[in-house]
Amino acid sequence: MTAQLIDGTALSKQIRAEVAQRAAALTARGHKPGLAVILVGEDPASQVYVRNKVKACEEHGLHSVLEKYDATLSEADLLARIDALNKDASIHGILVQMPLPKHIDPTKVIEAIATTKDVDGYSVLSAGELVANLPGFRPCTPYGCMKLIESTGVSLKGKHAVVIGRSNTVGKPMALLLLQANATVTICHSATPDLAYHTRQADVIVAAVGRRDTVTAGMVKPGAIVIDVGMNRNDEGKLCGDVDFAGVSQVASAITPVPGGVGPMTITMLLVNTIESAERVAAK
Ligand SMILES: Nc1nc(=O)c2c([nH]1)NC[C@@H]1CN(c3ccc(C(=O)N[C@@H](CCC(=O)O)C(=O)O)cc3)C=[N+]21
Repeated sequence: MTAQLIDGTALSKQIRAEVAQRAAALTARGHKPGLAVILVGEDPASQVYVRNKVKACEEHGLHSVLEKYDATLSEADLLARIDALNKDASIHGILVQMPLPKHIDPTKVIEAIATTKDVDGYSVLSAGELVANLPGFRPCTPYGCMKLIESTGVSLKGKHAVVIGRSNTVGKPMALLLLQANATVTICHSATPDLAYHTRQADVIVAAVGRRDTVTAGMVKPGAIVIDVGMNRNDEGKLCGDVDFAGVSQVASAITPVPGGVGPMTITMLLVNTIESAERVAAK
């Protein structure tokens, strides 16, 4: 391995120490930051993620509420719970874990969350704020990816960034954040005929596809920075990203691992957004 490892766990630790300080300062002023996490159904992966989110709150001085509901919960009942949390002054952030059961419309649910508490940054208004360069909550995964890139000390100004994937939660907001940082941005996706043609020109690659070995060594320009958002299982059932880590780390200058890269940063930026939300309330 020749590439520098971009350690998301270590960077998370640094940022979370600042989060804890800001949480303590808010609490001393009578504004203890609070996050509500709602989980509907028994998806095992979702159970792990929400538990990690609640644990991260507890460890850093944030108040957290975990509400778990049976998969049969009606859409109307979920919307009523969100309405109550919107009015609850002890709650500064509301996260409804995705995916939701089929009978619940995720758009309706996301749009029911007060914009001031949309710490996932998933709402149409938050997306618009990002497009318009207005202050607002940035989606946690791309926001975390930006922090990981920043941690390398390399400026994005004038660099060519290639984002693979165009989801509303990762690919699209990622491209906008890179653009805001003055990169030249290309978005590739499932209908891109020659992915390697694009990635070979990239100074920065962000892979957010959900398919392992999407990015291999021959697709990477020597010295590129590679950020791996993928969460897949290999043949041995082990967690792996979208990037062939062993191969690409021989070519790249810096690379994030899976696990221990983007994942921990997603949770860290959720804490940051929740603190930010509480600070806005405290400043009123
Ligand atoms: N409303 C909503 N907001 C989300 O932010 C959201 C969501 N729904 N649904 C699912 C995805 C996925 N997600 C992850 C967060 C942390 C890790 C994470 O910490 N991963 C660890 C490994 C964990 C493990 O071992 O399984 C790591 O990469 O090191 C992974 C995935 C948030 N999501």
